[in-house]
Amino acid sequence: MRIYQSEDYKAMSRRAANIISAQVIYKPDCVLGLATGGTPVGTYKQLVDWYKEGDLSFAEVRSVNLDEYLGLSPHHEQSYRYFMQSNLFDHIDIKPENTHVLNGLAKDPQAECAAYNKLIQDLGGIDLQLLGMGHNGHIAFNEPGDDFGLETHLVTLTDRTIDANTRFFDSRDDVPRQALSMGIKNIMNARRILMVVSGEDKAEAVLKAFAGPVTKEVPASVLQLHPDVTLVADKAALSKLVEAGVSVCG
Ligand SMILES: O=P(O)(O)OC[C@H]1O[C@](O)(CO)[C@@H](O)[C@@H]1O
Repeated sequence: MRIYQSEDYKAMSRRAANIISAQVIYKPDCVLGLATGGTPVGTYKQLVDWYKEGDLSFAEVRSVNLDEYLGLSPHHEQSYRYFMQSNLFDHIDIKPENTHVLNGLAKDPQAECAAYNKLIQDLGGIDLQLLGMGHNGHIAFNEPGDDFGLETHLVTLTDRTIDANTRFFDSRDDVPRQALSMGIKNIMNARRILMVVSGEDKAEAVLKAFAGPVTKEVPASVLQLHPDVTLVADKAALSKLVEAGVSVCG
């Protein structure tokens, strides 16, 4: 595992974008696993800037997103499809048909999940999976206690995740209670993993995930078993890990 410490959120975003852009330059038709949440927004902004400057093209890239709220239409402002369009896809040359986000309105969620697993397989697997991390160590919507062997599945969100995501909605009641999410198995099958984390409030989760025991109670801790993980984080998020004596690259 490589751990890169960046001075602040902007530097973290630039470094993460650099790793994604290197992947796209190396393999123009790569499959990118993409994430939502507040943390990757700066990374996407940097990628858009480089695209606009003519340094990068996504013309052949295929993408699969980690998760989607159940019950939200792709046009709902808090759906993850909407997030991806407004933060990335609408501003770059990726082909719309090459972008894949789970359908939150699927009539048969189980069938949607099974089809998504097949889609990932048919694409040849994920070359680089971008991840954020929740305060309880969740990745995508894999919550503490979820089985590491799960593939894409229907999830009931924990109270803590609903609380954390309330900031994006008018009220807590508006936050969907369920979501469709890639499972830990899909994530662990990615050839490379890039996690971005920012802020003091995530320092404890980073410590547990990367210096604690591998346990289902901290879903991100499973990444310790993956052969190619890069963690890019700012100083605040790494503070407890560094205090614990784990060495990081500058
Ligand atoms: O980057 P944020 O907004 O802190 O979110 C962290 C995690 O929470 C989620 O948004 C889900 O609640 C994940 O998609 C994300 O990785």
